[in-house]
Amino acid sequence: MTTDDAATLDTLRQEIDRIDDAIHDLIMDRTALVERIRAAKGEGVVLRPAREAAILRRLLDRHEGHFPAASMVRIWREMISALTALQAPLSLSVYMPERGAGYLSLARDQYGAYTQTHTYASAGQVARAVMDGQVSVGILPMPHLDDAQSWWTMLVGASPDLPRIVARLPFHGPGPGRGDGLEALAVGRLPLEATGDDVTVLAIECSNDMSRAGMRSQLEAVGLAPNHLWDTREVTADSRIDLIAVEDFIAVDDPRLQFARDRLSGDVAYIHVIGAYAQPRPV
Ligand SMILES: O=C(O)C(=O)C[C@]1(C(=O)O)C=C[C@@H](O)C=C1
Repeated sequence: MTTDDAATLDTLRQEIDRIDDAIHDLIMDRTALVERIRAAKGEGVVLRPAREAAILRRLLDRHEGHFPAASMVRIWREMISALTALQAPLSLSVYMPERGAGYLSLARDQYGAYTQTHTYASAGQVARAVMDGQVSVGILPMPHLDDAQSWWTMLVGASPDLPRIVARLPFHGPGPGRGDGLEALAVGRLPLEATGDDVTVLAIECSNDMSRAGMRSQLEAVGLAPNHLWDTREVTADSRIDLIAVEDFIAVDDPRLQFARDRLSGDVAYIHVIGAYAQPRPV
């Protein structure tokens, strides 16, 4: 390295120090703003998955250059999680069927490396910890038709106190095995909010006489076109609950739900919204 190179390196590192100071100052400024947001919310709910998704989508849209977008999202996830925990206790229950299962990494990527986590071998225990208010958010496996048990049946009901599906992970970036495609659903006792690009999850108890194709066409007719049927559970010999994802935000008082209930009244016992999440932005 020549003396000129050394001088250049020194100048460039001073420039890095200046940038680091500016970033650090801005993080401290952001923290002060979040403290004001906390005061402005009063008794309102602290954790706002819809707002978080909107922040990340806006940043992803303006992102350019060589810094990896997935790393940028990780930095913001860490910051937002720390600033959530500053406003109210934040803790997680995480599904861990065996050591090394990727759900813990998905949880930490989304809710921060230092957030308190409790792991459970069964999905039912994870959901129960949220239901009982022991933790703020539960990280659960995607429902599959061949699951022996379905954690999501615990969410079925109209009570606003029931936990709801509030996010799908990873929001952005390769998952835990960094490419094995593992995904999870986050569940919390939170009000559902629209982001403008959402999926709503419906639980529909219907007669076993109703075919899946029949259910689909009836829902399509009222503007609730299902994009996916995740899981089906028998309730009695005559009835089952279908778990259906619709690519839209459907509030609990959305008139389409009442249209669907009226139209299907002979075959359907209930239709409940059991969650809504921002469409992830895969890498
Ligand atoms: O906007 C809010 O409501 C905040 O509390 C701020 C903030 C953030 O850090 O930007 C933190 C937590 C919420 O889940 C959403 C966003």
